[in-house]
Amino acid sequence: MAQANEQQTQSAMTQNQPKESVYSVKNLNLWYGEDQALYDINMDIGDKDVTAIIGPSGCGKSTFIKTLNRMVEMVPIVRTSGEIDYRGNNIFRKNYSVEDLRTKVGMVFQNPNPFPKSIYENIVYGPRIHGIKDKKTLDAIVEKSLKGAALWDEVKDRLNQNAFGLSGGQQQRVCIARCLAIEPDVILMDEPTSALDPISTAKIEELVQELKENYSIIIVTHNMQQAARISDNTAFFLNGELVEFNDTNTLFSTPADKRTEDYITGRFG
Ligand SMILES: Nc1ncnc2c1ncn2[C@@H]1O[C@H](COP(=O)(O)OP(=O)(O)OP(=O)(O)O)[C@@H](O)[C@H]1O
Repeated sequence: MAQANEQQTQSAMTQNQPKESVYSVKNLNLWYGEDQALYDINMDIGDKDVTAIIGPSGCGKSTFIKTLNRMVEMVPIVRTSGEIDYRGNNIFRKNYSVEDLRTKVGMVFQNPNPFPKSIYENIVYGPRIHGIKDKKTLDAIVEKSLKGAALWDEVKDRLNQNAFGLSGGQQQRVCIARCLAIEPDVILMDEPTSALDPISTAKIEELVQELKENYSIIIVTHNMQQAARISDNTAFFLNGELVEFNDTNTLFSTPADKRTEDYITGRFG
């Protein structure tokens, strides 16, 4: 009995503990040259959550997600202010290793973009760069990553074939497997299903649900039904501002801001 009470207390304590954040975004502003694209974004992104970013075209969704791995800085005219703490460290800090950040934070893009190489070579590309040479280790990484991306059974007998020979949905899962091969902590997905048919889309959505056991996932989507189906939390962006960020059920059932309500009910966008 005493043990049962102790377990109950333990469980209540766990439930009441605030969830750890993988990212804490503080007063983030971003400009492309003279044009401001993000305005004073503040947001804590939960560890092992699926976080959806929604909003109309041009509202800053891609810009925001690409800021989380500092990929946005590939555009030379970009300037930022504010802070993004990843696991407690400001990624804009002087001497912060962008290389390490990108090892921890993988990215999957809108259009599947495998390398023009075999399926096997696509997956081992990252691990090889990190110095792994042993064939058995690489074989194991390929199997684990393809299983993680729910693709192993479909391709295990043709690992040496060019990835371009796969369907669009399979190519996207190769890209996800390539991302898993470097054992990331976070996976950023920028409209990963917008170029895919409904069956491939459903497979990726199912996969996201499985991946969240082990990874924090931040996904940009135009598709509100998709955000509602797969995410724990949703952020609504409009004109570069974060209008509302809440758990997905609340945001879609009782939005706090009129602009969110107008968007999710299809009044604009
Ligand atoms: N490389 C760039 N140079 C200059 N301005 C840019 C660049 N990329 C994006 N922008 C501008 O930043 C703003 C936000 O664009 P962004 O692509 O982040 O929006 P989005 O919400 O992802 O749009 P979409 O849903 O259409 O992909 C837009 O005004 C866009 O024109």
